[in-house]
Amino acid sequence: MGQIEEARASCLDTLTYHRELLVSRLRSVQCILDNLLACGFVCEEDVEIVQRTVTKPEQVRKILDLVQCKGEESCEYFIYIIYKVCDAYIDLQPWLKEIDYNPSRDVTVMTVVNTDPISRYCEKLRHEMSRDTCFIMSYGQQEESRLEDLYTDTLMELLNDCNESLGFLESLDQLLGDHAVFNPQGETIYVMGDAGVGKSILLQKLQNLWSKKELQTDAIFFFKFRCRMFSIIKDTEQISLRDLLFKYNCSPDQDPDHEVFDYILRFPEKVLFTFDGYDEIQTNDLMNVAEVVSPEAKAHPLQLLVSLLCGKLLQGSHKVLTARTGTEIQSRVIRKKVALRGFSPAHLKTYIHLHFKEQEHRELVSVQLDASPHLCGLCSTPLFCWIVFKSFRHLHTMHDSFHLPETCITLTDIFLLLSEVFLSRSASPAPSLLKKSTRCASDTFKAGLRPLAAFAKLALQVLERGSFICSQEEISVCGLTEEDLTLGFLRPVSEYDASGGPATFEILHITLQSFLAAFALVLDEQAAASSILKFFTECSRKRESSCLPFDFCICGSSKSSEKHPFATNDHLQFTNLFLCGLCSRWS
Ligand SMILES: Nc1ncnc2c1ncn2[C@@H]1O[C@H](COP(=O)(O)OP(=O)(O)OP(=O)(O)O)[C@@H](O)[C@H]1O
Repeated sequence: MGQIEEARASCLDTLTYHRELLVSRLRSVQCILDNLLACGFVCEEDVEIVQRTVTKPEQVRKILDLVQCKGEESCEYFIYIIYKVCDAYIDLQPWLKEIDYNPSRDVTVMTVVNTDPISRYCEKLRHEMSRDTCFIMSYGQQEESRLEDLYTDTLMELLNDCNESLGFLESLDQLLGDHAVFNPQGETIYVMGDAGVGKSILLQKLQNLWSKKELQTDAIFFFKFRCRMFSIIKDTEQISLRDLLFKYNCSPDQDPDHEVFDYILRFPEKVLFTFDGYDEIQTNDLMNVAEVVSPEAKAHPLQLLVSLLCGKLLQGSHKVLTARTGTEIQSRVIRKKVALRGFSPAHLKTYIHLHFKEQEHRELVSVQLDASPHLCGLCSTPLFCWIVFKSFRHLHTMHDSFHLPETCITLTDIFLLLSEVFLSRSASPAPSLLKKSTRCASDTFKAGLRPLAAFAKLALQVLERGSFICSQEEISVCGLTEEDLTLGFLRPVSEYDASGGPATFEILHITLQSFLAAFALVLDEQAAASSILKFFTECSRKRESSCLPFDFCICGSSKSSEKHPFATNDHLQFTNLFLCGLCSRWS
C-alpha cells in the first residue's frame, strides 16, 4: 500500500516537475479532454473553460491545473492517456522513457479512447484505402475479382543507375527498404515496366497491405495518385499541398486546429506516396516546371508533384513512382530502381491455379500453354495473360471448348478475342446449361459491328488529342448508348474530379485504346492510305529502331533515350502494331 501511495504521489510530482516540458510539447488536447471527461475527472464546464482559452500552451496549463487539483489518480490517468495514444503524443514518448513510466495495474483497467484527429485520420485513410484496393478493377465491369484471390507475385528486378541487375526482390516489403539503394540522396523508388506488366496492380497490392497493417513500414499516412490526374487539371488551377492531399485523396474530419496537416509537415518520414503512370503525364517540359518549396504556397499540381519527387516538399517522405519502361526521370531523384519483368513460369502456374478453380480446366490450360511457347511468352505479361485466360473461360462457357483458334497467336488475336468476349455479351443470350452455342466469331463481330465501330471511333478521337479520358458528350456523339457502355470497353473515372463535375470515362486499358484506334483506321473505307498510316510518320520521327511486334511487347524495354523524356509514344506504336496485325489478317 505504501508503495502504491508513493507511485501515485510521484505522478502528481512528475507533472509539477515537468510542467514546462508538457506545456511546450503537448499538442493534441482534445483527446486528453475527451478521456478525462469520459472517466469523470473533469466536467463539461471544465472542458468549456479549457476550450475557451486561446493558445495551446494556455490550454495545457489549465488541464494540468485541473488534473492536479483532482488528485493523484487523475494525474496518473493523464499520463496514461499520453502513453496509450502514442501516435498523437509522439513528441512525449521520449519523455515517458526518460521518467521510466510504467502504468500501474490500477490505471491499466481504465479505458482510453483515441479521439485524436491524427489517429482518426490515419484510421480513415486505412479504411478508405482498404475499400478502394480490395478489388482488381474489372475490365468488364460485370465481374470483379478480389485482389487477394488473383494477385500473383511477379519478377521484380533491382537495377543500379546504369541499369545493371542487382538481383531480384523477394517480397514487396523489400521494395521500401534500403536494399539496393544506389543514391541515398534520392527519395523516389522508381518502378518501371512495359505496358500491362502489372505496375498499377503492384501499387494496389502495396496499398492494400498497408491498409491491413501488413506492410513493413513506419508510414502512418498513405496517399495514392495516378499521374495523369496532374496533367488533366486545368493549367490555370492552383492548389496547395494541403488541397492536393486532402481534396484529391482523403480529408480529415473534426480537425479544427489543422493538426493533421501540421503533423504531416513535422513528420514527413511518416508519409508514403505512390504515383502511378508517370509516362501518362502529358506535358513536354516537366523538367522545367518551377519547384515549390513552401507547403502553404498554391501552385499547379504538376509543380507540387515535381517538388514532392525532388524532396523540395515533405523532404524525407517515401515515394514510389511507376512508369513505362524507357520513361526518363532525372537520376538525382531516384533512390532505387526496380524493373518489373512479369510472370516467371512458376508465377504463371500459380496464376493458372488462382484463375481456374477446377483442376480439369487448369490442366487443359497448362497443356495449351506448354504446346505454344508463343502464347506462353505472351502470358508472361499479366495483362495479356488475363485476356488469354478470360478468352479461355469465355470459350468454355459459351462453346464448351478450351481451345484458342490458332496455335500461333498474336497480340492482335488476343485483343480480337477480348472484343469478341465483350461483344458476345450483347449478341448472345445467356448460355444454356444444356446446349452450348457453336462458336462463330464472325457472326459475333457482324452483330456487334455498330458498337465496335463506335468504340473504335471514340478511341481514335481520344488518342488523336493525346488523351485517355472521354466525356459523356463525346461518347454520345460517337453513337454509343447506355447499353453499349455495359459491354466493358469503357470504365468510369471520377477520381480526378474533386469539383463533382460530369462523369468521364476511360478506355479500360491504354493498349485496348490503341487496338480500337487501329480498328477505326482499318474500318474507315473513305480514308486515304496516308491517313491510315499517319502514326507511322509520327513514330518514325521519334524512333528509328525496328517495330517488330513482340520485341516491343515481350522482350522488355523497347524505348530508347532519344525520345522526349515525358511524352512516350507507346500508344501510337501499339496502334501501328495493331494496324499491321489487323491488315495482315484481312489481306
Ligand atoms: N501481379 C498480378 N497478379 C495478377 N494479375 C495481374 C498482376 N499484375 C497485373 N495483373 C493483371 O493485368 C492487368 C494490367 O495490369 P496493370 O494495370 O497493373 O499494368 P500496368 O503495368 O500498370 O500497365 P500500363 O503501363 O499499361 O498502365 C490487371 O488489371 C490484372 O488483371
